[in-house]
Amino acid sequence: MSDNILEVKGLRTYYRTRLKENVYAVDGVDFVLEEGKTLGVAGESGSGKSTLALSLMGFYFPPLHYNSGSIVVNGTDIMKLTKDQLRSQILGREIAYIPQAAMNALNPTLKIIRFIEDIMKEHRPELSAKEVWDLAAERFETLNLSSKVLNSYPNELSGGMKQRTVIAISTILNPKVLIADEPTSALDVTSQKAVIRLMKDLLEKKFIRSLVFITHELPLLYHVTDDIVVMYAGEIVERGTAQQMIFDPLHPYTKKLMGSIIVPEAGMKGHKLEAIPGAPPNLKKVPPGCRFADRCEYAQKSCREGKIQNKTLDGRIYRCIFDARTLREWYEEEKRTQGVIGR
Ligand SMILES: Nc1ncnc2c1ncn2[C@@H]1O[C@H](COP(=O)(O)OP(=O)(O)OP(=O)(O)O)[C@@H](O)[C@H]1O
Repeated sequence: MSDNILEVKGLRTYYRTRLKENVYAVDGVDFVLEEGKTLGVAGESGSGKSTLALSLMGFYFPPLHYNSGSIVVNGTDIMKLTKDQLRSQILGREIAYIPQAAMNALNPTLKIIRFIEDIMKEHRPELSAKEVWDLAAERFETLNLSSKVLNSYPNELSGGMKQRTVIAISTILNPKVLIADEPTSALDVTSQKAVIRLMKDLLEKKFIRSLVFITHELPLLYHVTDDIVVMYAGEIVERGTAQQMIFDPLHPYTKKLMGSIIVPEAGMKGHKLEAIPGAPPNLKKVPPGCRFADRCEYAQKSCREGKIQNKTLDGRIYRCIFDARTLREWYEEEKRTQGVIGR
């Protein structure tokens, strides 16, 4: 078996609207995640990040549908499993998912321990109530979350504590991969740091082996992930190491995304802050060629023709007709002519 814990090839999934139109929110996505690695997924709102997460978990319930491609989790092609097999063998055990705003979805009438009891009832029915409590208490203490939290109701916890609790609950079965969708959004900076620390602890203590961290704030990923993919209009437009993507983006969209951050991270103050003008294309009917062309200041006629192939350079991949040298020259020129804020 390879060291790849997650292999995604040619994945295409879509929403079927009430008007019987298809919205291709994930449109031909390929990537691999090696055991022990962390992957960031960045992109503006609507680029398909959450749909990718749902698709990876095999959550195909209308209006979301699978079209084509493969998702191999630790050697198992999940598209070949029945829903029951997926639930008993893969979800929670091999791959766990924390959806956006998960902390607000906790049933307020149940104590935290009850959520863990429910998971254990399904996956480790042999454990007694006391054993479940001991296991949960030990896990919470190891992760610097007091075991007192187990006896609390969700609404008794602060936002940050609630989010860390959700993460601890979701990883109680030691899944190989954790997919976290915007786990730090809507939190203050201190709570964001605590959530990131928790995810690092989970990795260091090997409670999880790999992490997929989804966010619209690309720079946040620098502190958390080894690699980053940037999504735009359902496609991955660039993939590289966090260092490459943040400090030397090649695709004009990645470059713009870096410039559109709201809160500059330490060490990234040199970036000009601006929203990306324009809007992504309608995913019901995408234009031919580069999907970013209408918003790209470097776009030429040939960008709007045919399928744009990926280019590779130093282990990174980017989907643009221009070569890296040309792109870097343009960016240098732009920096010279416009100057930067924050220096
Ligand atoms: N239930 C749905 N029915 C139809 N289209 C949908 C549905 N949910 C999402 N979409 C569309 O799918 C595309 C991708 O949305 P998705 O939520 O995956 O993006 P995202 O990058 O995760 O954005 P956000 O960060 O805002 O969640 C968007 O065009 C969105 O409008």
